[in-house]
Amino acid sequence: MTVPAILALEDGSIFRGIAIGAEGHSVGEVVFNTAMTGYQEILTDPSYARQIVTLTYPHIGNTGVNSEDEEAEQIWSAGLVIRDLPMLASSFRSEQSLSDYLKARNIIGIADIDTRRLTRILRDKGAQGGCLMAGEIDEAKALTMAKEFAGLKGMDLAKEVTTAKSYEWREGSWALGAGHKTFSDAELPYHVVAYDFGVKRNILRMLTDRGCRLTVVPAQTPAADVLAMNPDGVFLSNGPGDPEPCDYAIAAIKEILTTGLPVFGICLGHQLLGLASGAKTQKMKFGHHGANHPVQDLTTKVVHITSQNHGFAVDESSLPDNLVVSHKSLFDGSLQGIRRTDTPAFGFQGHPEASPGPHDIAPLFNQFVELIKARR
Ligand SMILES: NC(=O)CC[C@H](N)C(=O)O
Repeated sequence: MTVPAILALEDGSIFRGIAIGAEGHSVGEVVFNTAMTGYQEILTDPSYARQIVTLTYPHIGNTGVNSEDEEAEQIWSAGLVIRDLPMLASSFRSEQSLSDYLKARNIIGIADIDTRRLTRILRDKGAQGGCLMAGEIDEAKALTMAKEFAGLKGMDLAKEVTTAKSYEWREGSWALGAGHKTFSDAELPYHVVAYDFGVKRNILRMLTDRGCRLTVVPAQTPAADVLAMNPDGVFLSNGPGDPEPCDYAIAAIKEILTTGLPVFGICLGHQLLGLASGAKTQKMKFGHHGANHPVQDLTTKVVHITSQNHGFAVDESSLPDNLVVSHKSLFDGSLQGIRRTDTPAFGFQGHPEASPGPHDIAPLFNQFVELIKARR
């Protein structure tokens, strides 16, 4: 028996399909992601908090889900929109079907809608407020809720998704069939404090693989507490929402930058580094969400295939003299990387941990470690 579901948009559109997850309703900003797979990483990426994600690739769920690919402890995305859920999930790593996974975690999903039409709306009109409803349907109510969604501009979500308490992280990447490797402190020469604004686990693993002993701290940790830990470097994580209202983080980063400690920011962390350096950020029309975005390193001219997930960006015209552009998107020329000229700090807008290239842009993590070594 199929359960009905709808997606209502603030522009008045209604898409009718079937429920593939929980029943109820959910409101958020509707965005499209063009990745062919990686749906489990997308769903659990805290940067997708308050966002309903539609995947443009038509068959989603083919490989089921497993306990190794979670980027966080829970699903943060506000819902999933797909064209077609295959009847069979098949992979040697599959532990559960996508549909059972969504139901078990009380996340609403919809399938059997025209995701091409939806994507054209999002591309032409920009990301839309939306409401997913499954089970008992009230279209008028769904439309009202979609229209009433305030939008992500001005919304500080980092403090909502961050860890409540600091913790230590020693887990590296996984080796096929061997699980994740746990390192001993003796194997990890550099102490890095990682600000958790909504951090993805694979970022922590890739830093650990490169010799970083991590202390992950809550988003609102003051700079003084971080500096008291005497770290060799500070990492600023990705995260959801608008970077601009995160004034506590901007103030802390500003203070940390004055010490000359190596600082590396990814996505929201990159945007916060920009703000702390005096640049401005802006909301994009529909953002970048996908796994095949070409980004050029302006120094080497090398083009990297990158994973992207952002709806805000650092405004290039606002960069102060001590901040230079290091990377640019070859899709739309937008700013993708910044580097401070007066202190060892840099940021990258894409997601080097998401491995679409698959390892194209991973050397950014090495670059951070090189800065740590140089300072020592
Ligand atoms: N992945 C991220 O860190 C996203 C950053 C920010 N929330 C944006 O949408 O631009």
